[in-house]
Amino acid sequence: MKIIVSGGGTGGHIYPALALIEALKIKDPTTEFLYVGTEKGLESRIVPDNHIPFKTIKIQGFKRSLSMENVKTIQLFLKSVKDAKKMIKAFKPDIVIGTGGYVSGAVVYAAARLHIPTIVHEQNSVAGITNKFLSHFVDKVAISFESVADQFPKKKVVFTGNPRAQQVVNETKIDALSEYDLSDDIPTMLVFGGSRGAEKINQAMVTAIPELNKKPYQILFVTGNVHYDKIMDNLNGVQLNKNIIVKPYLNNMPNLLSNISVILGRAGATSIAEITALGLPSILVPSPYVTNNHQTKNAMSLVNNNAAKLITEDELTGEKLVEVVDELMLNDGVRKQMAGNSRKMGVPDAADRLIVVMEDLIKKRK
Ligand SMILES: CC(=O)N[C@H]1[C@@H](OP(=O)(O)OP(=O)(O)OC[C@H]2O[C@@H](n3ccc(=O)[nH]c3=O)[C@H](O)[C@@H]2O)O[C@H](CO)[C@@H](O)[C@@H]1O
Repeated sequence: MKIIVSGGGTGGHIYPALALIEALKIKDPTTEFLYVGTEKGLESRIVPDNHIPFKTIKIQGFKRSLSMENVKTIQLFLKSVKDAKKMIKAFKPDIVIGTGGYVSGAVVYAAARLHIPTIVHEQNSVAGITNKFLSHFVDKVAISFESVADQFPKKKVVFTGNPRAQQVVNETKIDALSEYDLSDDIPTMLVFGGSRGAEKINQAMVTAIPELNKKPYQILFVTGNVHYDKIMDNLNGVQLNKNIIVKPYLNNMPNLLSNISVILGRAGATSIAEITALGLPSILVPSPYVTNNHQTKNAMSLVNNNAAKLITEDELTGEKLVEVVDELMLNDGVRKQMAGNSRKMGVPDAADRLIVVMEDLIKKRK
């Protein structure tokens, strides 16, 4: 089988695509892949690092107001569809899958025009702009939250969950904490603000660290690559006890997550899929800067099931952070109950479900 996958911009669109590729490789090691992304997106680093053939096209997002930039965007879109068609004709895929982000708009649209079977995968509880556009042209729309179903053409929707969920669950458990000089017999909290880091969470952590230094639990604090130097400057002179480790980015998230007791972070859809697949309790600070406030909706699905605590960005201070973190980290019973609720919401076989949809589609076309 030959498959083109396209998705990019942020980790939330890239890691589900990589997880699907991994599951397909396990099923049939002869499967051939081409990943199409952009030079600027995180995918241009992450995909080649995972040894997957990678090609780029140029594309940019629409501005919300009418502007000359949008004229340029349309020109770029038409050009990128043309480039994508060339790549598709040369590679001859059996199917093309988009996992969101502008780049997948051009690639999946081009494939649909060439009558190749197409699927988009929607990770969020609110339809992304690209997937909404593509849903009119593709064969199937795979979703990860039931609540998003009515935002797409009804007949095309199929619930699969997010393939990254299956990847983190199937990862062999190793003691990934020792790599960070952390012990594996003390509860550990992982703090990260999505794939790019979150300034507000980072600031609250910096304020909270003198207090967190004294706690009987440990913390792996991931700032995001672009924020790391600034945070280390801000921490200049603040003593870090050995229970707190600060890192810019983690490349081994699937290994690490099964060693974690609580996650504090944003409410990006792929993070939520990981959290629920592993049955982890979480403290979520949704980003208010995303389309239609979709991270709050993502987060509320967990909060309403007592699987997560919510802190809004407005409420987030160092003091508030310590208060909520203590509630979970100092209380085994609360963690256990939330963990059970979280696990009930997970879809640990999401990649297999998506593969079935792909295989059916290919069979029907043949
Ligand atoms: C600001 C923005 O537009 N955010 C969107 C973006 O978030 P973002 O890209 O932050 O996506 P998610 O939180 O969904 O996923 C982050 C992914 O990065 C991984 N990771 C993170 C940090 C790290 O050091 N190492 C690492 O591997 C996580 O394990 C996870 O797999 O895509 C998501 C999925 O469409 C959306 O729900 C978010 O609203």
